[in-house]
Amino acid sequence: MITEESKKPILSIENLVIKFKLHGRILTAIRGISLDLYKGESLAIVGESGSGKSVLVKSIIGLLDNNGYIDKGSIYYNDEDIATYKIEKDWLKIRGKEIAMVTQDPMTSLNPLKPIGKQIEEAIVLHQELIGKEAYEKTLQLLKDVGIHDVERRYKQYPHEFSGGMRQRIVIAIAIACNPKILICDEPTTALDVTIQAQILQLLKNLQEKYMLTTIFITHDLGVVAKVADRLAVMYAGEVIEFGKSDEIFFDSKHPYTWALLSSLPQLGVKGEELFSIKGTPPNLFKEIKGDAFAPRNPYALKIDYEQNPPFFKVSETHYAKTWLLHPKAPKVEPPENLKAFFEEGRRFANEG
Ligand SMILES: Nc1ncnc2c1ncn2[C@@H]1O[C@H](COP(=O)(O)OP(=O)(O)OP(=O)(O)O)[C@@H](O)[C@H]1O
Repeated sequence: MITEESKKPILSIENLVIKFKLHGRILTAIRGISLDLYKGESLAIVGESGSGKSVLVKSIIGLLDNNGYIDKGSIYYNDEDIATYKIEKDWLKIRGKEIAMVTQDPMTSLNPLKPIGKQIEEAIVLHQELIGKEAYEKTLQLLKDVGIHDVERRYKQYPHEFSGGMRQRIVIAIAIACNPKILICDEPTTALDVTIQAQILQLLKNLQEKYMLTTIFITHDLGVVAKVADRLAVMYAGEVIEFGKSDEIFFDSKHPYTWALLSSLPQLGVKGEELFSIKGTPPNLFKEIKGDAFAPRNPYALKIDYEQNPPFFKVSETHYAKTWLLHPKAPKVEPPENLKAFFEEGRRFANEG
């Protein structure tokens, strides 16, 4: 939840450019992103596969692959530019302690040979300076907080004795045990079935309030974040192309790429009506991109889209979109019909609520 006193960004990304060296060639994965994260908020970063979501969040905790590097820009955390960190020792001040990450595959973060209680307790001993009975009690409390019952028995069990959803809860408990300020959730529910997904999202929302966490969700599925995110940033080909409060993106988005993403939501799959689908493929990030990267796939592309990358245009104090369609001289364009109905219904619901 964003409160008045939390208007100052806790994390500020400025003009970030991230590149990878691959077989003697350079791939630009992040192409000049600026993004603020506010204390206590839940920000979702959405975009299709390859848009750069994972690379962006990995750069925040110093987990870029070895062939990747920050070419330009800054990442301010506590008034320090962490993008300048070069050695692992620097990142260890931040990773886990200040900024923790939960990934989609809990098995990779859990030790299969150790009881789960011990794994959580180790994180507590390391980060909260508790020992013995206190650390044990705190572990049991955390297990309860993440919705695990019969905690004394569960403490002694191994990861394979838990279901996928329960393992994800354990991974979340380990992340919280370090008392982080920011929790990054990288597709935390993708591997789970729909009911369990909803439960994990609800759990993350509850924990966010209880532990006063600031959260970043990354996902390719807009439907997943609808209920948990205060704000949304939409990524395409290494750029953020639209951001705003959840309602602004869901019911008043301006970028044709956001329209396309929304149109793929099952709620919009009106029978007999063809969905507004995104034809074509994303651009080759090894090559320099001229103009708006989405232009070749954009049914509303203007001539200028092929020549100049658009700036952000302001829609409201909190909502910005990077599309020439918002230029005062651009022709007026309406969202696809099925979306228009969805937008109207959403706004009516918001007004009534
Ligand atoms: N180690 C690497 N070497 C070369 N290219 C990389 C490397 N890691 C990522 N990339 C490239 O960077 C781009 C962004 O990848 P990223 O994994 O951030 O996308 P994503 O939006 O998170 O996708 P997904 O939803 O599939 O995880 C892609 O083109 C990807 O191929």
